Amino acid sequence: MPKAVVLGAAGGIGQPLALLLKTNALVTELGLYDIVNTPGVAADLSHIATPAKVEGYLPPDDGLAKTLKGADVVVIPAGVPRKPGVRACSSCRQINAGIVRDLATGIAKTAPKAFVLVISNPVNSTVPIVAEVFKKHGTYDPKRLFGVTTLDVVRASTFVAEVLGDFGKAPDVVVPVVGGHSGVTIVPLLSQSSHPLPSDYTGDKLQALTTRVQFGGDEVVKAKDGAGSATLSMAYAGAEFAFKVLRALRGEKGIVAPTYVNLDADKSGGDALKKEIGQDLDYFSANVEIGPEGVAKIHPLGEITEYEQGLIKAAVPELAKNIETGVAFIQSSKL
Ligand SMILES: NC(=O)c1ccc[n+]([C@@H]2O[C@H](COP(=O)([O-])OP(=O)(O)OC[C@H]3O[C@@H](n4cnc5c(N)ncnc54)[C@H](O)[C@@H]3O)[C@@H](O)[C@H]2O)c1
Ligand SMILES: O=C(O)C[C@H](O)C(=O)O
Repeated sequence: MPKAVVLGAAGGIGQPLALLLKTNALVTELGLYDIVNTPGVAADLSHIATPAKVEGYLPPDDGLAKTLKGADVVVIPAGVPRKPGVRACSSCRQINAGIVRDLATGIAKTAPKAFVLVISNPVNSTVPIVAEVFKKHGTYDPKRLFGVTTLDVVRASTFVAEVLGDFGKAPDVVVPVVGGHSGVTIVPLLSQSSHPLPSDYTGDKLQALTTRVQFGGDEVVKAKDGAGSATLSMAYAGAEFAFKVLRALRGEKGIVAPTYVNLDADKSGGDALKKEIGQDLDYFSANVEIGPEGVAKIHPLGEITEYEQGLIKAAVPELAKNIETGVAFIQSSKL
């Protein structure tokens, strides 16, 4: 009987994500929290004839605690999106860091056992932020904390299907995307695509496709022209990942998805991965098997090409910096 919660539920991602969660019969309760509009969003969704009972709260009268009470899965898309022409928005970063820190504090107090799925950017730093808050509250379980990188995976499937000239294949194309969730830290392992690329996809063509996956967010930010970043595709991706987590929670076996996790969540898998990437990073996105207790196994990268090894090499120092930024933010925060 899982209760799912969305924090930031009135936003561009939050609303369609809440809609998709409401349509999933696995969800029996849906809690919605935002600093604006959640009672309206909840009332609207509550008329849909699916099992989930919906409630929406605002900050007054302990709204966050009321929303989180009894939560099994908490998804966090709260925060400020990027504007056009901005690759890494430093003011958004600061604002989002504070928002995520405060929401994580609420989760540590009210739903310390919940699975937490972080969408708020920059994911490479916001996941360590949540972990550090949980550590301060003595509630940290690395197996239960996930950075949502599914949009990169969804984009890779779509773009590969486009290259193959067959959009009908898009739902079946599986491309592992590893590393992190921003620019060069996003590493699509196109050599492992379930549907091989045409043989002329080497050199510039391969590089252009890789760059398109890495900077897919820019296409949307530019097209929206000031109205924000990806929301609908992100809601789809967030729901896809949340549904996998819900299925794992009810005991379904063999649920594997790329997600950004603490490599200590599965010590032996994590250590093997660190050897593959040649660096003692704390967080990395890899194919992860999810079970009823959370992270069950971190899978190795497996066989990758020299080109992909170069991409990993470029991702690692950037990831290390992003992780350090997140950790330092909490170390300098008064909690
Ligand atoms: N992980 C990914 O792949 C991915 C993809 C797209 C966007 N994002 C990120 O998701 C975040 C949200 O994007 P969006 O387009 O939905 O933005 P948005 O501005 O449309 O919505 C954000 C919502 O968060 C709410 N909010 C702000 N402070 C809050 C707080 N303290 N508590 C609860 N809610 C709060 C706002 O009121 C708003 O409703 C951004 O950080 C964006 O960069 C991540
Ligand atoms: O690019 C962004 O700012 C939003 C998001 O991370 C995306 O990948 O679309």
